[in-house]
Amino acid sequence: MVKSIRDTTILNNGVHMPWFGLGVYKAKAGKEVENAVHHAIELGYRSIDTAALYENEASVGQAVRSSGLKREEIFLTTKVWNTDQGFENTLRAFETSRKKLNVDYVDLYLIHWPGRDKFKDTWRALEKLYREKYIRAIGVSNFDVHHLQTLAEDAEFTPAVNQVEYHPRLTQKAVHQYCKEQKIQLEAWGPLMRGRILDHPLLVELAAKYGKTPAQIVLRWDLDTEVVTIPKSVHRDRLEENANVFDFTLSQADIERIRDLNQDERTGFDPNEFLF
Ligand SMILES: NC(=O)C1=CN([C@@H]2O[C@H](COP(=O)(O)OP(=O)(O)OC[C@H]3O[C@@H](n4cnc5c(N)ncnc54)[C@H](OP(=O)(O)O)[C@@H]3O)[C@@H](O)[C@H]2O)C=CC1
Ligand SMILES: O=C(O)C(=O)[C@@H](O)[C@H](O)C(=O)CO
Repeated sequence: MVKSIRDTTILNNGVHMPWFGLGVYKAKAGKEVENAVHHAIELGYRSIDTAALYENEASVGQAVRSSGLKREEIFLTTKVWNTDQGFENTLRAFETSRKKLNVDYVDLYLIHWPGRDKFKDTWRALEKLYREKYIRAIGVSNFDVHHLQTLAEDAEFTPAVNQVEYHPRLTQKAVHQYCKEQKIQLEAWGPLMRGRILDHPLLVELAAKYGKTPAQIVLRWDLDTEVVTIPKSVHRDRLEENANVFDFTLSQADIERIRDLNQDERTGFDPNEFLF
């Protein structure tokens, strides 16, 4: 059982990654994201998920530096965006992200989307940066089983993490199973289904049963199914609510009831259709 906000999963290269963190997609650069990161750190969060796409890396870096935490006390993830895929482009994109974050190294660097045919070259760039110790762990995002299999054909390192859309309406059975077998840590994006599932009667029922909120039930379900979770909020009360999931656990029967809500329903792109 994951017992504390500081608990970590040990990735396939031995790096510790917090089970719980803050996502900052759509958190505006400047005060909005800086305040969210400050509140989160005060509340005990130790992992932040950003991306070049989100255009807030500089503010995230600034907020972490001014929080007073030592660099090694925070786990920073960022991602290479689709238009920067390819070997040389990725090396350049990483350097841009690293400078914006104003850090010597990034904890986790992900290929944001697989796309059509550049992800192998992109992966070679991540492997180089990993070997050179600019990145502590390298991974992917939105990869289906077939993408992972194709990547494995000539990769030196197995991805440490696959970050995919994951919530009760999209339980990713095949990807989850494959990642378990390959020791790839699954990470949930959109864990709250971007707010669209919190009034579901089952979640409301379970919230009453456990004395929690529907958001807390869903986030606990992530942890109880061994999936790293990074809910986004820019509001202190919600940041606190979302993090308050370490004093209970769901029964196996309730875990299965939530899993049964699956309808393979996405809020974002289908990686097999989002081609570039
Ligand atoms: N790799 C990828 O392709 C993707 C990665 N991500 C990452 O995953 C993170 C999380 O996913 P995201 O898409 O943001 O969606 P989430 O499922 O985390 O939902 C975020 C939305 O829910 C609201 N919210 C947060 N907490 C609560 C609460 N307790 N009660 C009610 N509403 C709440 C937020 O609003 P408010 O801020 O106003 O509180 C926001 O509108 C992203 O921020 C990003 O870091 C996301 C999408 C794709
Ligand atoms: O937030 C991200 O990291 C994304 O890649 C997505 O939000 C994606 O671009 C999308 O779903 C846009 O609607």
